[in-house]
Amino acid sequence: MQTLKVDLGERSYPIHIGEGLLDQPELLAPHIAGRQVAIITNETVAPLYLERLTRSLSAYSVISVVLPDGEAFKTWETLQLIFDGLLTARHDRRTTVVALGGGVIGDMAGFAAACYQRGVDFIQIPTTLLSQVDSSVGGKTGINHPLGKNMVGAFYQPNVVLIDTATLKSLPARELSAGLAEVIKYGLICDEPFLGWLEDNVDRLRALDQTALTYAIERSCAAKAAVVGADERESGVRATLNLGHTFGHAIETHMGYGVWLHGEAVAAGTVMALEMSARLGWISEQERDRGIRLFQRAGLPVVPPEEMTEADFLEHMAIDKKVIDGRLRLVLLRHMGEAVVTDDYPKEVLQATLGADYRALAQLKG
Ligand SMILES: NC(=O)c1ccc[n+]([C@@H]2O[C@H](COP(=O)([O-])OP(=O)(O)OC[C@H]3O[C@@H](n4cnc5c(N)ncnc54)[C@H](O)[C@@H]3O)[C@@H](O)[C@H]2O)c1
Ligand SMILES: O=C(O)C(=O)C[C@@H](O)[C@H](O)[C@H](O)COP(=O)(O)O
Ligand SMILES: [Zn+2]
Repeated sequence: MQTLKVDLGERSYPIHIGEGLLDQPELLAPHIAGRQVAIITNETVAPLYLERLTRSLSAYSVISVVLPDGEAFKTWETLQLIFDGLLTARHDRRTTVVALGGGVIGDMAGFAAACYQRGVDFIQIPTTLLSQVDSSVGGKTGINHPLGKNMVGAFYQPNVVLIDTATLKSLPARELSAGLAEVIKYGLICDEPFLGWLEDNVDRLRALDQTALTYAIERSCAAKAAVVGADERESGVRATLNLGHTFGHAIETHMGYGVWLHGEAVAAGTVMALEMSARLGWISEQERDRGIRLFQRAGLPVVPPEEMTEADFLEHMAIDKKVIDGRLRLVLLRHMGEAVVTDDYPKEVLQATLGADYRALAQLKG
């Protein structure tokens, strides 16, 4: 087992990474203050892992709340089901909310923990690659609004993140690829040598090689922990974790939540950010193509939805959380392995990026 730390002073917490950790209650016990535990999961993950986790937590009074599965359920209505479960079982302020599932469950359970009786303890047990490398770390929690992704939420850090890499064995291939989008993101924004490692190992990752997966998870979590430790509430460098997300969130919202997976939208969105960085002359066309090729090898889409017009993108992007005084800040690449957050770009370059021929770019690489 490997343990990393998210360094946030009094709210610091460990990230434990290893195979079979669901069966190691001693890793959770130091982070559970009271007698009550509420496991929040969904109808897909519950049959796979709920019984094992409940057994691990048999020293506590455990309830579980099993939610419907999917991005389309990351809503107020579903959040209410969590509060219904907690109140019906009379959980008090010393309860611990445990998220067991992917990023949708983690984001919603974390937001519920932030709100329930004005804040109770929270633990993340992520079971998708995406949630293990990204969403379980850093304390962004929340739900979607029909007009925009993650528009309602809170920063609320967990007490511990427990990553059992063996849970990835049951993950569908499409979901594994979605997680790889966020893994590739770290290479692009802050770790160019990792991009080279990913190019050498993407096939092993897709084949669920446990050694390669564990290495990618550790390196991703280390990158995320460093960024979050430096800027917990996104007043600066943390916004670089949003590479590809301004375009990607527009795709998710426009297409209907869940039609494109988050990781898929981030992949296509990051290709758009690569294209814009190339148009600005910050990276070369060869470097842009290197990124496109890696997303393709990871099994990810690199062409935005045909039906989305430039106006559609601009409409959704106008309410991105990085907009300040009506000016859209974008995360772009100054170099491969170095992201910047900027509103200093000619409008025409953004227009040209939205209108670029991504199908042609994809074919060149394909
Ligand atoms: N808070 C953050 O910092 C952050 C970061 C990245 C993404 N997110 C959010 O995370 C969400 C995406 O997360 P996701 O990709 O994990 O999607 P998800 O939570 O929808 O999970 C993907 C699918 O895999 C299933 N699943 C989960 N674990 C499984 C397992 N071990 N075996 C088989 N099936 C399993 C789920 O039930 C679901 O059907 C989005 O809502 C995104 O906005 C948040
Ligand atoms: O942790 C962060 O910060 C991120 O931006 C990570 C992203 O991968 C993630 O999708 C996050 O939920 C996006 O946040 P948002 O504030 O743009 O909704
Ligand atoms: Zn993301």
